Amino acid sequence: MNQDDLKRQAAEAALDHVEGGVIGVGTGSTVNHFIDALATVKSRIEGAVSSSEASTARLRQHGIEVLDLNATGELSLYVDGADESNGRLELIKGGGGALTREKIVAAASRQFVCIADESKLVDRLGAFPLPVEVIPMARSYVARELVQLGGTPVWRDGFVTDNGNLILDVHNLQIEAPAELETRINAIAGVVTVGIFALRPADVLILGSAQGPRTLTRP
Ligand SMILES: O=C(CO)[C@H](O)[C@H](O)COP(=O)(O)O
Repeated sequence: MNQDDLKRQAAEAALDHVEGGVIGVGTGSTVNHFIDALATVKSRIEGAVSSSEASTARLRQHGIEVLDLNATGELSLYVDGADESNGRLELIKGGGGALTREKIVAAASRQFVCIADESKLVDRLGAFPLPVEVIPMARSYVARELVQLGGTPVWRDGFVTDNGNLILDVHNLQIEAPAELETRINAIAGVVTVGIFALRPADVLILGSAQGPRTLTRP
């Protein structure tokens, strides 16, 4: 099985958590498999809240109604991928640049089910460069502040988020205390969102593996 097969396996296993109502849907190649699987049970749900323009387009292609989060209230379920997860289900997200809307939909959901291939499970977060969404005029200032924190920020040149902002990918961070670093980076003026999901971690992590899907729950 290749990595994409493992992503599809995790995505299909997440269907067990779909009980109806409006589902929050994340972004990325693993979530694309989830959207395709969700289409097979679409009569079970009332629609979806999407975390990106790309997921919105895919949901609509499948005839799944996309709703405004302002109109839905709390969601029972959010399904999304991750770039890294530790054993506490604290995540790094934002490889696809959709971290801000993803964090909003995760925060507005009772249960967050994260889907990934098993390579995403790590002992310590930070080998994957940490995405930070920034207001364009603050890019250089925020980069200098991130250097003060010990990181090496690299501007994702040419990429603009769905919100019209920029991404700095921060290399060389040893993330010992994810929630503290999330709070600290969020406090830098000009930062819209940092891709650490520790204050609101996942509740369930489904990992695709050669032995079949493996489910971890938050300790
Ligand atoms: O956070 C994300 C997008 O902003 C994705 O969930 C993350 O990058 C994982 O992507 P993939 O499923 O393609 O490996």
